[in-house]
Amino acid sequence: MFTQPIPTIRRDGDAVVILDQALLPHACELRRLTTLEEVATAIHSMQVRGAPLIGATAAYGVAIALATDASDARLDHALTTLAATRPTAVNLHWALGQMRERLLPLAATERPAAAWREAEAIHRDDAEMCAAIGRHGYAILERLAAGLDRPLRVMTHCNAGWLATCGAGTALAPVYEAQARGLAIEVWVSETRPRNQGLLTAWELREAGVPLRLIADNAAGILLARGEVDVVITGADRVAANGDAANKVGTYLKALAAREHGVPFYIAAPFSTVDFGCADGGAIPIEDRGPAEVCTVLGLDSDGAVKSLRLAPESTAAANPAFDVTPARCITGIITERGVCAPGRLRDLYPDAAR
Ligand SMILES: CSC[C@H]1O[C@H](OP(=O)(O)O)[C@H](O)[C@@H]1O
Repeated sequence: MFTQPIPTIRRDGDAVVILDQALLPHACELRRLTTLEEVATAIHSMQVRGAPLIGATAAYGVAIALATDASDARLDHALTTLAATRPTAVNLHWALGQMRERLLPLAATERPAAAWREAEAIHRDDAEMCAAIGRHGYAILERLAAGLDRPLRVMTHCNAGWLATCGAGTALAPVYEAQARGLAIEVWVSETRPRNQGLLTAWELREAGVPLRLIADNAAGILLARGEVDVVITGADRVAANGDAANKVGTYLKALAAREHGVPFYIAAPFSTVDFGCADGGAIPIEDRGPAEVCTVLGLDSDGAVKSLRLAPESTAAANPAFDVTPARCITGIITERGVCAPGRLRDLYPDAAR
């Protein structure tokens, strides 16, 4: 199974060590989180990001909180604090629900050890789901590449690679599987303003030796119109029961252009991203991250120091919805750990799912 070049998160005693993604790709730094508050801040500030990784990190946050006090009140405080960090990625709320279900029935004395076991199980299961998504997604890429005398050209948006998960990633898992199996592939990487998570994807792929070209988000349309894209694959933060999918802002525009030009558009997401409690995309909460991210950009100055630069004057009004919703009609299929289905057929893959 795929091994993360640097663990996105790992337990260290009663703490966790994360890779600080707010500095990547300009600097690669680890952070040791020892308190519930540090974990909550790491999720909210996007030092840790990516729907599945956010879920696993929140689970570890509960374990850290209970290490010193495993009372009902402490458990409730931890769950509430972590749930408030980011609204859109249902993985966060799913993981906290798993922790609540597992820990509430236990005596306080049993909770600390059980919390670490459950968080580690969520971590391990995510890595296995990523690997399965890679295998199922690879079958699609292999079919699309059949007969080509050139590399298959994949477009993706934001970062849904190993950095966003506990394993190989979701949207990029099929890409890594293709590379491992010798299928010629190249990736259009959309920069993904305003936080530019596409730079994380470019960093991942370059480190892995996968050919890529970084593009401005707005260049996706002409590439699709010119027939320079064979398939679009993105991750998701929440997939509603009818197959509508919330993902990083800008995904919807790519799906519209892909549909217009007959290019298949896939969402890759594990069960922890599916929310049968949401009937459709209209019920998915969309995070608003405030104007600062739109008006600034992180980069390196002439001395190679990581700096935040102001793009727009301080007084500039800005809107910053962090996600958008792609309607099921624009989605060719959803690649899950249980297989690939049409957007409205998720129940076929998860007949046993309660929520
Ligand atoms: C593996 S899906 C990751 C998903 O989460 C990202 O959001 P963020 O970077 O704000 O945490 C993005 O929507 C990705 O598609």
